[in-house]
Amino acid sequence: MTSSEESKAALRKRYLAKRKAIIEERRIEAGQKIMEALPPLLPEGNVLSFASFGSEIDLWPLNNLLIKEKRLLLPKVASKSTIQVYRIKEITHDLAPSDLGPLEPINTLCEPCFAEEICCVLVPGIVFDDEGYRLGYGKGFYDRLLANLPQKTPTYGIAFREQESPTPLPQTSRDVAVLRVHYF
Ligand SMILES: Nc1nc2c(c(=O)[nH]1)N(C=O)[C@@H](CNc1ccc(C(=O)N[C@@H](CCC(=O)O)C(=O)O)cc1)CN2
Ligand SMILES: Nc1ncnc2c1ncn2[C@@H]1O[C@H](COP(=O)(O)OP(=O)(O)OP(=O)(O)O)[C@@H](O)[C@H]1O
Repeated sequence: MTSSEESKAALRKRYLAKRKAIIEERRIEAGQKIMEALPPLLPEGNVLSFASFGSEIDLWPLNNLLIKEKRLLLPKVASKSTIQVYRIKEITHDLAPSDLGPLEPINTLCEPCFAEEICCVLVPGIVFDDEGYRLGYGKGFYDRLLANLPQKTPTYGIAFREQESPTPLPQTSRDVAVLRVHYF
């Protein structure tokens, strides 16, 4: 491991523990704030959201709203290193649990989506810094996805305020920052 990878691993562990320790009351408060503040901030068109799992901030109420508006896209791990994006038509039918944790689109039932059709991306993470750099689960899925989007596509980290790093995160040339992070 390089020294940057080593410190990333330690930060990931620390902030994952911090995220897991967030109490139910705070989770409910953050969930309410998301539904008040986030919808007006989203551009028109398809939104690549994420299927919150485990201790992640809960995007399910927002995902349900986006599906009613026929503009919900969700990611599926397609290989060791890549994510494929699909349009979701029905939450109850189109998703199945994945080996890594989150619910994922069933690829035989959902229509794949090209990068040009994505109008906005909501990005999960374990910790974010002031420049929009992030650490996820360490597989580089989002770095690759973000690097392949048209430059103009807005990308928003969505996180609890407990996930904000007071100091810059270690970076490599492959890390791609989000445009801004919305903390709740
Ligand atoms: N909701 C959500 N969907 C997502 C991601 C994410 O971070 N969140 N991903 C972002 O890249 C991709 C999936 N990548 C993942 C990579 C590793 C693990 C992982 O290490 N899971 C642990 C359990 C972790 C926990 O319970 O908190 C495991 O398998 O042991 C999970 C997802 C695509 N979809
Ligand atoms: N565009 C890329 N091309 C090839 N390898 C990459 C690319 N982006 C990241 N990687 C590699 O993927 C691995 C994990 O990257 P990193 O630690 O930044 O993941 P992460 O952002 O925490 O995870 P994720 O994006 O899955 O939530 C690293 O070895 C990194 O070099």
